[in-house]
Amino acid sequence: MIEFRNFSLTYPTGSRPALQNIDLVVPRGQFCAVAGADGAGKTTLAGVVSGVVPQMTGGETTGSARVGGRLLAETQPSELVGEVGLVMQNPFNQLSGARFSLREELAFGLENLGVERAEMIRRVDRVMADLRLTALADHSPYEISGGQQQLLAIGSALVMRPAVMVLDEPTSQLDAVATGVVFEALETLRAQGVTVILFEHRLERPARYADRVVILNEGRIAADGPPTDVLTDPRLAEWGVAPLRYTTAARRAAGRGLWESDRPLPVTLEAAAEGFTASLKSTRTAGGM
Ligand SMILES: Nc1ncnc2c1ncn2[C@@H]1O[C@H](COP(=O)(O)OP(=O)(O)OP(=O)(O)O)[C@@H](O)[C@H]1O
Repeated sequence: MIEFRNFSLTYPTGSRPALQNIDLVVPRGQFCAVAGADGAGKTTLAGVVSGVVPQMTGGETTGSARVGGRLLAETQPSELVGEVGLVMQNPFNQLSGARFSLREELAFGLENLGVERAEMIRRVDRVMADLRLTALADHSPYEISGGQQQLLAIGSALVMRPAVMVLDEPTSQLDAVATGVVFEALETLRAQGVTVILFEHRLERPARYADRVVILNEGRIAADGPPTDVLTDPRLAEWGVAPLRYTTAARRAAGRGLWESDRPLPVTLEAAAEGFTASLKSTRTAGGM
């Protein structure tokens, strides 16, 4: 479980807190997406959960932040190995540089932990299958595409079986197919009881997969709730987050009486299609067609 209580953080060079009065509890097994404009505090929050901020950046904090009951202020990033897996935007920076094949790269962290060989092989094979990397097992991590490298970075975190996975815009460099593979893998993790906290500005997939969306605005939580509530909030653009195109289309249609007034605005393609079909049917009925 992740637990922030009235947590604020100011970087040494910061004129204002990068995070302010954050109250956030993410229970075990929840998939929570966090969105916000550039500079809203997403990377800072990801860094706090993974024990990197302020330990490696410096900064003053007030309030408390805990992961799995550990007070993060008293925890070093190395103590969180196995507890928190961190995946960042740029996959290239996450390669160990020490291994010749994908299989070896995935085993790297487990070797360092002294995991028994048979168990290591089992976990590596499983992660390669889940992320569709098996065919590349013997390739060099430096010869594969950026998308495949990001899947490898995600795999390197997954193989450690962390209780919490923190992902900072993990699909920003991936194509639609690789993005789909990542979100399916995240869904499998959630089903296994792993807590997933995903920092994203592209919200189509989180709208479908996340249990909850949190919006950060200038370091504060501006909204927190189910995707259907938060992503249809009319203040979304004020917080620097672009509404989904399905929501925008339905909102325009509603303004012209072409979306049923009691139907919630959609955040997925399916909900939009259903709503427009229903609206078309009722228009036809009303018109006697
Ligand atoms: N290491 C640092 N030292 C000082 N200030 C920082 C540092 N990292 C971030 N900041 C500042 O903290 C605030 C929040 O930045 P952060 O990177 O967390 O936002 P973000 O939502 O991740 O933005 P982006 O999407 O652009 O990465 C910004 O004002 C930023 O300039």
